[in-house]
Amino acid sequence: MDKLIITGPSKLSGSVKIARAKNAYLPILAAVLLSDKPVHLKNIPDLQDIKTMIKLLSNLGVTIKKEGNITTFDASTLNSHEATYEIVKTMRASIFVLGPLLARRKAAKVSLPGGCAIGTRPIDLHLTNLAKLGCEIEVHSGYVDAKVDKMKAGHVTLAFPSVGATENLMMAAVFSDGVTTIENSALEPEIDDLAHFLNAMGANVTGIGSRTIVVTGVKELKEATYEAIGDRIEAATYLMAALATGSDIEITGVNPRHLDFVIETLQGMGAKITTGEGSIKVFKSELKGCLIDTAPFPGFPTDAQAQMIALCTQVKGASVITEHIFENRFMHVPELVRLGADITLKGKSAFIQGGEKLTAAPIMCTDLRASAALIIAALATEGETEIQRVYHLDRGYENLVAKFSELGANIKRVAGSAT
Ligand SMILES: CC(=O)N[C@H]1[C@@H](OP(=O)(O)OP(=O)(O)OC[C@H]2O[C@@H](n3ccc(=O)[nH]c3=O)[C@H](O)[C@@H]2O)O[C@H](CO)[C@@H](O)[C@@H]1O
Ligand SMILES: C=C(OP(=O)(O)O)C(=O)O
Repeated sequence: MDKLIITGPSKLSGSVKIARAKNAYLPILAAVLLSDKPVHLKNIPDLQDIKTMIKLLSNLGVTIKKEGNITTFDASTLNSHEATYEIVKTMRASIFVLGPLLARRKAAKVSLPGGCAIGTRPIDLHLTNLAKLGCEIEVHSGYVDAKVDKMKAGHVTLAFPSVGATENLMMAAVFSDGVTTIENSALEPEIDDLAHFLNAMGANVTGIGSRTIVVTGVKELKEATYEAIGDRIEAATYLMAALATGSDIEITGVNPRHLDFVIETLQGMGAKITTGEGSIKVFKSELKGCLIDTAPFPGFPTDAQAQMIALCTQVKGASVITEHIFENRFMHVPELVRLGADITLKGKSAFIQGGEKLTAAPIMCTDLRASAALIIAALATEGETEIQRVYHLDRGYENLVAKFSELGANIKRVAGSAT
């Protein structure tokens, strides 16, 4: 398995261009299944999760062609409604195909995604609410086996604003026989992006950006071209890396409005940050500790919590970060402690006493954002830090080594042993 070797402390400078968002393109790729007309998607990021979703689409019969930065999907050749365990086990987002397959083929058999390193992650909200739209759903032998005669328009209220459930329901309702309202829907920018994409394909989604999404059923879709939003979590990662290393950098290719709460939180800690249209500039700053609670959008994103803890190890004083979304999302903490960070975990909270010098040591990635946190800490640490199991990073960070190298970090990826 490959490892990263980072020799710090690093000083970053220059500009980094953010990729299109993984969490926007994953549901958009699933939504391609809805249409029998070609869909052209621009600048799909080169990430493992995206490759997995494309493989899943291909297994379902979708014809895929790439020319330059445009990938064309033709789901008129769709010939299956089964997402097997072999694929789903490698990526939870495979569950996004459930809604579109039911809408298009009236049947779907999708392996249960199961839990993952960060939590149990049930899909009850997807299933109970699809049932309210008329789907008959059985769960057996590790599969969700679902069918529907006619997708009924209806009124559903999510008990929690789940991102994935909102997306699955929006896609499921595209051809329903009337007006479907999804109350307490999630507000994440990736939800808006999916809605805009569905509308570009000829669907009728309104209430975009509100807690009540309304999908009015349409008879058919049309050819569409679309490019997803920039990856706000990748941007947040570079923002925190710059602050942790006392660097000045510019981040482009992202809408700063999607990071309002993160930027305001960092500014509250003393960070000097300015925003332009599609860009963020961050400058070397003297920071103080913070009190953060992760929350659904527009709150502080759970996907940036690990990176924030890494930053807080570099900030003089105490910080408390509480994780409310996933029950097991602190696996980066023991690894940061191996570098000498002073962090205590109590229940859902991490208590960080920052400002102590970290010392290089071998450490291990456990999940995607935990990996990003370890990189931030290693960049700020004097000496050579070896980070193992970096394959987690390939799920969500395009060209990470090249991007940090261009910013001036001493970082390299080396082939490791098979363990
Ligand atoms: C591919 C993608 O976009 N992934 C993002 C998506 O994941 P995902 O869509 O899985 O996240 P959800 O918003 O659904 O999950 C939030 C919480 O609700 C719970 N829950 C969810 C569904 C359900 O049926 N029952 C239930 O109990 C989850 O276990 C979790 O505790 O949003 C998360 C929260 O912003 C992000 O961390 C992930 O990066
Ligand atoms: C948790 C994440 O992704 P997923 O929902 O695909 O596991 C993430 O992007 O941080």
